[in-house]
Amino acid sequence: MERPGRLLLQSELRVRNAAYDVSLSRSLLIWKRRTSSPVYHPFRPRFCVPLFPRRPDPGVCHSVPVSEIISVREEEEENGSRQRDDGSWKKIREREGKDCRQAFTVLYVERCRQHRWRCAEVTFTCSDEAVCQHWVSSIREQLASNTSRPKHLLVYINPYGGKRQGKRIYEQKVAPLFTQAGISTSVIVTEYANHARDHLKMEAELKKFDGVVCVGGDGMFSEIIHGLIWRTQIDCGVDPNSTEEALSPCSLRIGIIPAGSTDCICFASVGTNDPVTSALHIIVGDSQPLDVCSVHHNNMFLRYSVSLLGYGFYGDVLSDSERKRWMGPARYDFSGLKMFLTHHYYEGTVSYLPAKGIIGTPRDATRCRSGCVICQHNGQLNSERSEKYEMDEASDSESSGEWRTIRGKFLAINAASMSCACPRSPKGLSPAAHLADGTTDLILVRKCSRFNFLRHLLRHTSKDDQFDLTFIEVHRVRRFRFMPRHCQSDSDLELDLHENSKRQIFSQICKDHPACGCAPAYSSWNCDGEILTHTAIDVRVHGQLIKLFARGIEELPVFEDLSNPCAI
Ligand SMILES: CCCCCCCCCCCCC/C=C/[C@@H](O)[C@H](CO)NC(=O)CCCCCCCCCCCCCCC
Ligand SMILES: Nc1ncnc2c1ncn2[C@@H]1O[C@H](COP(=O)(O)OP(=O)(O)OP(=O)(O)O)[C@@H](O)[C@H]1O
Ligand SMILES: [Ca+2]
Repeated sequence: MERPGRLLLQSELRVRNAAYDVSLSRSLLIWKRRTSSPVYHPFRPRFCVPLFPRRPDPGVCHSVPVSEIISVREEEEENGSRQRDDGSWKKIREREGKDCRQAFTVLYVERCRQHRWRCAEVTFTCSDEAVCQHWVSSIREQLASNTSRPKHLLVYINPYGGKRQGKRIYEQKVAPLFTQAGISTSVIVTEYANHARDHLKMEAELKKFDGVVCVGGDGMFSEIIHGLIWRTQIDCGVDPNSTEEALSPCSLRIGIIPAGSTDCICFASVGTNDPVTSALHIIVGDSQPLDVCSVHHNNMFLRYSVSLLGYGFYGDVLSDSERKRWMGPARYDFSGLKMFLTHHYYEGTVSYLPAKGIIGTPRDATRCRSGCVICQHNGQLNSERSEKYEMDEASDSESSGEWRTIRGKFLAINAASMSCACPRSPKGLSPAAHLADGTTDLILVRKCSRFNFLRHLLRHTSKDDQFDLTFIEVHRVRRFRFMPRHCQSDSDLELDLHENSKRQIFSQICKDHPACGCAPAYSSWNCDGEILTHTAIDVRVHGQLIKLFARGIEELPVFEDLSNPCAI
């Protein structure tokens, strides 16, 4: 609960021709109407920041955490009217009355519906120029003392992601906010796939920046983390391809301006896919750690994943949809329906190391939210574990008996390191998964009827528990392996040669009859929207390896009166 603390400044100022008591402490800026006693609004959030109105309601007491002030702007006087820093004219003097000589405008974060943030502003006028100057410099001092705010950012824009709006979104919605907040940027519009990754790996002068901004979708984000993680390991003398070495966490935070097709990493860490909200989280310097899975095949590094690693259904949807990129985001629905009707299942063996000593299970009703205590607790546990890393590796081995193995026929094998919430499924593939707890939720969908699979899929969009079905298992793990049946042993291989040739003939015949039930032997892995080149994989979670400019999804406002600083 935030209290105003020791006051740094207190004055009587005017807001839209009404007198206000305005105070500034290290934590809060409060403005309270003078003429009438303060009206307490029971339906306002904690800091009594107005919920929806764009302009401050002059009848109410307002407060804004200093950490959520974007900037302060002096209004310059010229010929009896005032001019903003941006050059637009504003007749403040006439409106505010003749006594008013000086004015300044505070831009701050305002919360709107569905976790969206907006930039609101309030203009204060003072009768004394020195008072005005004092206010502006005091607020600027407070903002400057906040070391978590970025000053220089490296921005990568994918002009071809999603609906191809990345450049326009950045230029129109994001860049003006960065300018207002005094953030300088170095912008690179990518010219080819992996441009951003390779630039980060080899060229970018990372020391010059306080963070990296990714304008694009999950695929573009994946490029950024591949570049950044690789570069961090090289700079720290860690072998980035090693299966056994503990990876060094990346110090630069990454901001995501959503401009892709799914944008699940943004949605699951902010609660909405809105470029302005993301830009504001970057400006205020939020920080949200994130788990990263490394994927290896026969000790060879393949890729990292932060959201979904999916074999079977989601792998097939992705493979099919890649050929339909021209359809834009709708390609996933088209391929989703097609793969649902095709109804392929795949045989294989899944082995996993259950996450021990942690709090939380995939069937919990609690959700990972801003300041999540489960992520804090389990994150701490993970860092203690990695300190005695050598011992852990020994206990990770099969001989320790901790590994569990499941053989079977699966429609889908999914590992969700975060909820994977997105507009298609607002609660996600694993609603209780955590952003930074050092684990991934392994969801096994065993072979079942189309009707049952549809029940499972439909529950991603309703309140019902998608895991409460006999053919679904879910385990919270910190490492897992998958081996498709056809890779298992020499004797299996002999059998497969025979079976595969039979299947290939069938798959030729049945290409146009997807519902006939003859399944291919292999699916492929969907790794955060990229197809993996191998099916037998070894996956390990690296707790909190990267950090986002985000704070996790905020709880909806609690209507509490004692925490209302205006009531004090
Ligand atoms: C009947 C409605 C059921 C709706 C069920 C919706 C479940 C959707 C779950 C979405 C999970 C997204 C996980 C995120 C993965 C990202 O790392 C990745 C990269 O962006 N995106 C995809 O792979 C993109 C994956 C997109 C998958 C879309 C699947 C759509 C399934 C549609 C099934 C239709 C059956 C209709 C039967 C009448
Ligand atoms: N200039 C470019 N030309 C072609 N491809 C690019 C370019 N820049 C990046 N890419 C690639 O485009 C792919 C898709 O980009 P992005 O993730 O931004 O959009 P999306 O696939 O529509 O959205 P999502 O990943 O959220 O489903 C990424 O894999 C990225 O490597
Ligand atoms: Ca996790």
